[in-house]
Amino acid sequence: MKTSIATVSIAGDLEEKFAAISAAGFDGVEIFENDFLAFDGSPRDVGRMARDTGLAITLYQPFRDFEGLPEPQRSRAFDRAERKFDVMQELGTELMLVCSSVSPVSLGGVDRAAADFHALGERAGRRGLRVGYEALAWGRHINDHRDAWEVVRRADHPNIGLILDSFHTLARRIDLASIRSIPADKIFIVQLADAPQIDMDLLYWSRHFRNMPGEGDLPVREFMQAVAATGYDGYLSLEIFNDQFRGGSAKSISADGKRSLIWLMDRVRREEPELHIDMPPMPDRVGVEAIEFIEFAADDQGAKAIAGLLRTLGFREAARHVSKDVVLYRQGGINIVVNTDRKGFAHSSFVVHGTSAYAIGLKVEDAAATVARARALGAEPFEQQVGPGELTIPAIRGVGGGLVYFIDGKTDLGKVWDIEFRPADQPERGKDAGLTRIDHVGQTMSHEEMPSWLLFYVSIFRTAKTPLVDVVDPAGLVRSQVVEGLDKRFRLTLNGAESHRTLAGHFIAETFGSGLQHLAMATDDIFTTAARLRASGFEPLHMSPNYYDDVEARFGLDPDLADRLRAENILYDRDEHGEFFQLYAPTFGDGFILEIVERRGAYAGYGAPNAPFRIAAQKRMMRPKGMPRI
Ligand SMILES: O=C(O)c1ccc(O)c(O)c1
Ligand SMILES: [Mg+2]
Repeated sequence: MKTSIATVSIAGDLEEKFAAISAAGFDGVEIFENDFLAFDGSPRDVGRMARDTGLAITLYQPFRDFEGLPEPQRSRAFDRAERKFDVMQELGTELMLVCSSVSPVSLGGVDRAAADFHALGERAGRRGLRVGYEALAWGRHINDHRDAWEVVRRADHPNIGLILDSFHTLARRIDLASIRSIPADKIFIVQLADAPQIDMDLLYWSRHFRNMPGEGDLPVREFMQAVAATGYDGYLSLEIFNDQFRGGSAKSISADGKRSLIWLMDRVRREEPELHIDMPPMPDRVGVEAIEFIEFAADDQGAKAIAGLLRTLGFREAARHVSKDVVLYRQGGINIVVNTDRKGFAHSSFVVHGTSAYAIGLKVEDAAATVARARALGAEPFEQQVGPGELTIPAIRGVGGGLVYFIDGKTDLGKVWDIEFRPADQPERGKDAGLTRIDHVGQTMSHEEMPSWLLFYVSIFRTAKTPLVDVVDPAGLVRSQVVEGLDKRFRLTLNGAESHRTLAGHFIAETFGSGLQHLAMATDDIFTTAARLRASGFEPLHMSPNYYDDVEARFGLDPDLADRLRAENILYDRDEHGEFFQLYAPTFGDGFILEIVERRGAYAGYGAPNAPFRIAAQKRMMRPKGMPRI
């Protein structure tokens, strides 16, 4: 697999872009004209710089408004092309991208355009150059790859070929079967981009909202399957116009790009096993069977506070680590680990972030395969020294520099609680509140980080994502996206804060970074759980009476049920599959959220309609009386 990315996709000047692109392991780079024009150096300098970083220049682009022009514009366009050919030869690239004309003076007609390309092919051929024609989705006469292909076919010149760009084809929902019959040697390069499904003007959507394959909602894999079926094995070149990426870290956006291409081609090769795709083998996406544990790093004071909260929620101390200052609290299938050890990664994490949930443990089908796959996708493996008799639990770095540990039922890893922990001498007689398992966790990050972590989860694990939803916090918007295992045993929400004044933004600021902010635990009977919690002194988050009046009216609830919800501060939602009940604890520490949920039927959501009201309630509770509003 030969990979490339357009300079327009990332931040920096050309030198910075090349360094980041090369570090991410790309083979080539598309020079976007404006990046070249803005650069203070000759085309030869740029060519040398690219080669010095080990990058081939895959093409020069875009050459606009070429085909179908009347005179005198037509002659001018050919003169312009010759000037750009000069630049290309100095740069050391042989391919020019011509995008379909948007010029109001251009004339339609496939034969006219084909004749222009034939003439351009003659000129390019004399210099050993090639020209690729790309249909922009908003092109004036040509805006469909099928028409661009017809122009290229009729141009009938060896130096003229087609450029496919997944965005333009998928944005217009063009039948992908039409790609399969294009001869591979006439596809000069393939550009790839995904995008969130947003109904808007095509040009605006394309220039501002593209993202990496796998980060958006377009069927890029199906597009790529059709391309692969032609036998095309040239460069796969990312061309991502995205405002956030342009302002982000060139290094991490480039690394995401490489990850997205590996993910994409791994998927394509599994869908089309008869095709040869030149890429090292890697394990398939791994299924997550459960969120096995959450681990907090804390000092003694933090640990005491967590223990107090967990006891009111019906947890009991179940075991202690054989050698470290680590305590396991358990209820049903929920394991919460509190680590106050003064050594190792947990302690470093505590020093940086304060008391926080720095690690999450996933029970997967195969822990070793998970790490192998994660590595193949460029994730950072994590290892630290273990004591005698302890297990080396495979792990990778996750959101906010935290850890994701993997255990499985295939190996001793599944017995970690028996091997590394000793049961508490006198088991506490905590009052079990009926909590059964972790329903989901929520990780909070800045909005810009979201695509990156989304790609992390969907590329490594057998998961799917649901569309992005906007959650209104009284101080700004939080974007929320769900990642779920296909069998729903793994549920995760990614929450992207745009303002530090939101509850999510406050959490990021106070814990010095992104991380796990939200833990939702399941019960089979929320009213029994609520009653038991009340008996053990638990005080739920208080919801406004206005909320209950609305819920009752909106869903036409039985007044008895509405009264019970009101009395217990339980939130309610319903979808076509079932019902959802939520009970929140007051926020903990710097905004850590504990929630208890009951799903009835096959309710598929997360109570998003309730989010603005519980966030407002949480903020009221966090603000000491007399403090100014934030
Ligand atoms: O937005 C544009 O103009 C533009 C230019 C060149 C491309 O390859 C493309 O996909 C879009
Ligand atoms: Mg393009």
